[in-house]
Amino acid sequence: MKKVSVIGAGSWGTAIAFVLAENGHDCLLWARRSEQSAEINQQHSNQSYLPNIALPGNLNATSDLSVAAMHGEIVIIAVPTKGIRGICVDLNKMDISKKLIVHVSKGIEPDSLKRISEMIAEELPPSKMKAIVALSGPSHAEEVVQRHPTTVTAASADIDAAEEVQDLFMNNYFRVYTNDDLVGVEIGAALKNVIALAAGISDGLGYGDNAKAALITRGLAEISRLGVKMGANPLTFSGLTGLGDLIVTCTSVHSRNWKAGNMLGKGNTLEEVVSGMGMVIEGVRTAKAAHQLAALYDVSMPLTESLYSVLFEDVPPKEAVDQLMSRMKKQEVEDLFGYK
Ligand SMILES: NC(=O)C1=CN([C@@H]2O[C@H](COP(=O)(O)OP(=O)(O)OC[C@H]3O[C@@H](n4cnc5c(N)ncnc54)[C@H](OP(=O)(O)O)[C@@H]3O)[C@@H](O)[C@H]2O)C=CC1
Ligand SMILES: O=C(CO)COP(=O)(O)O
Repeated sequence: MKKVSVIGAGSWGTAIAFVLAENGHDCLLWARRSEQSAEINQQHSNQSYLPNIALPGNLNATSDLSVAAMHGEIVIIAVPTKGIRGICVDLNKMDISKKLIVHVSKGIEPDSLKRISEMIAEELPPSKMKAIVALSGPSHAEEVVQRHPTTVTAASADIDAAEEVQDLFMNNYFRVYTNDDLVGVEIGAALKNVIALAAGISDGLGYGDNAKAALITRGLAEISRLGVKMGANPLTFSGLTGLGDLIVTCTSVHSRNWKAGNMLGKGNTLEEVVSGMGMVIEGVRTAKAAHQLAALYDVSMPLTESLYSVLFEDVPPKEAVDQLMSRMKKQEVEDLFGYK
């Protein structure tokens, strides 16, 4: 039994804490609103994020970040990408040392173009943390709390730390693999959200399975193209955190990024979509970062660029699709492995 803190009581933080508590760990969940921590402690529920789900009786919550930070030998950060730095700045003010930091977020910071683990490493000195692990893969909170079989990957440059996280979570419905390719895992996780927005738009426009399959496969091609230039292992992109997460997020009724894209495809404005969702749509902010990364690394990312033009340059979705389909002809398979 380990002492674990989960920072962030949205859909995913709560689902992660659910698994840990069911595994018998002493898990403390931090919610930034005290009424939410009270609901978790007294009613064993989190109706705003996971309605009608009974949380384990041994799962406790607090709205005091310092109490949460001190509690766990392992601290899991589960807030949207835009909240990562703020949480780390606050954690750094606390009297903690050598915690194993795990993050479960999926995004890239615009302008700085930092991955999540890079942001954490910039804000938390080595005295406060012993290693960083990213836990990622095709995993909707709504299915995890129904104990539906789910597979994810614990990624870290420190493979012992990744294995510690693997052991923490493994049970008969939550299976964890390890990978030492932190760059590939974090890039796949972040950029699948951009493609999910495009998949939602495609469905919203009334296009079918052919278009969806094209978005997933050509999306994977451009994510891999960028990731490899950034130093990732190309094989990571055919794994759970690449292809696996693309499939789940582009096809699931639970996907927030897909839902947001679907509303855009049906004619809603970005403002309407963002204000109506009530949960984070990571792909919108990451689309900006991906657009900047494509320029920085001089990588062709036509789907990402097309989505960017719809989100931020007022290009109508139908026109963006027409532009994509009429690009110059090209060969399908690329040499990412150095074969030729
Ligand atoms: N939902 C899922 O199935 C999965 C999500 N993820 C990733 O996990 C991360 C979190 O997503 P998810 O839980 O779904 O998001 P939600 O929108 O469901 O919840 C976000 C949580 O973070 C809190 N929060 C929001 N902004 C900040 C901030 N600036 N500082 C501190 N806390 C903040 C919210 O508090 P409040 O309620 O007070 O607003 C809420 O508790 C995302 O990166 C997402 O991509 C990964 C895998 C699966
Ligand atoms: O990353 C996720 C599932 O793996 C959750 O994001 P979406 O809700 O956009 O699919």
